[in-house]
Amino acid sequence: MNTVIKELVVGLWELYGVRQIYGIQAGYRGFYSREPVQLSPKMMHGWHKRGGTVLETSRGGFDLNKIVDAIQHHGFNQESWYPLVLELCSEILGQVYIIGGDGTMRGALEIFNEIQQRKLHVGVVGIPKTVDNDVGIIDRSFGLQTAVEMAQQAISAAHVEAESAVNAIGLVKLMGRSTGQIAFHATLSSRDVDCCLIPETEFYLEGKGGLFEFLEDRLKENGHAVVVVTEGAGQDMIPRTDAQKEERDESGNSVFLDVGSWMKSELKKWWDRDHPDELFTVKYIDPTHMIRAVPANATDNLYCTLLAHSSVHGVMAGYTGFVCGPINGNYAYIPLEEVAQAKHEVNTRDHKWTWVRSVTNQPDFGKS
Ligand SMILES: Nc1ncnc2c1ncn2[C@@H]1O[C@H](COP(=O)(O)OP(=O)(O)OP(=O)(O)O)[C@@H](O)[C@H]1O
Ligand SMILES: O=P(O)(O)OC[C@H]1O[C@](O)(CO)[C@@H](O)[C@@H]1O
Repeated sequence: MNTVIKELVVGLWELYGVRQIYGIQAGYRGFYSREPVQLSPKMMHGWHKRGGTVLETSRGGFDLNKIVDAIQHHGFNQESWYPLVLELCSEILGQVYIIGGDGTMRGALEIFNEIQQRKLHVGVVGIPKTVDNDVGIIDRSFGLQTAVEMAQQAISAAHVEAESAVNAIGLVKLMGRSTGQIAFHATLSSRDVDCCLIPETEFYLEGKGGLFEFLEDRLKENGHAVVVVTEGAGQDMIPRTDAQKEERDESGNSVFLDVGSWMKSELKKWWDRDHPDELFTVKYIDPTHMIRAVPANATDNLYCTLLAHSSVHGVMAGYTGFVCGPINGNYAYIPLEEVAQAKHEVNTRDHKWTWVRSVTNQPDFGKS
């Protein structure tokens, strides 16, 4: 995220002579609850080597009228700030670059439509960012590769721990609310995983073809096993109160229960029931936020730079209401409306998911 912001500023400053560039802090609420922060390449030195987001972020706080009023009030559509840009794109005088996941893109679409409704001279650009890689149409979101690299470290640690104990299961929970992209890629690349559980595939624990039967065989054969579970997987199997069913985060997303802790408990109950006198242990690793908090790796940093500069060139060329991203490796300007509606999930019926099942030999849990 920091690399994208830095490169947006560098591109605007160095390539187009723009000098009035501001950062909005704390997510959408920052438009109306915080003063914008003036940005320049000099003050952003080293941002691309920092994890998280220096401008802070938050969930919720989306008030369309307050946000667009702020854009008008702060003069993001004023003509006086862009003397050089005036000659380049007389139609689009102000610019708003909105960086975030699928929810952010839906918000960006609402902002774009309101700006069009008010006939403001403001270009709106969406830049997809989420480790979950759940933004549709584009090949991938930046951050995914970095998250997969970190996830591999957790999986490797789980494998070492499981190998080092008697009848041990290494259990790793990874990020991914609606899609198991991180777990999917980390499973294929780490090669230490015996079972990868993602939101896109149902699974069951007991009985023939279930997880327990599979793990029983693995423990007999190898003495250890590694299970990777995505935070959004198995949510419908975890008992919850009526209040928990209704709980939402500030953005309105349902709040998940901890599938990792639940699975650890279920594994222990299973073994105590079926093997009461045998040693057994579950080594549970939850690197959830760690895989998101690290600085972008080289691949993602390069991607961020290209995304940021392509976005600047697009809006300077007069485009608005678009998302910049690669489609089959070619950078494209995609209508915000298309991206805001599209989801990117693991297709469990295609060849790539078959690779996972061939690498792990895990059960198909009754779904091919
Ligand atoms: N349909 C929508 N219309 C307007 N604003 C939205 C919509 N959905 C989400 N938002 C706003 O977009 C912001 C980000 O949404 P959310 O918290 O769901 O994260 P996200 O962008 O999906 O990223 P992540 O992948 O990290 O969850 C929040 O401020 C939320 O209020
Ligand atoms: O720290 P927060 O705001 O709860 O975000 C966690 C969520 O954000 C994501 O990392 C997506 O960015 C999800 O995978 C995860 O559930």
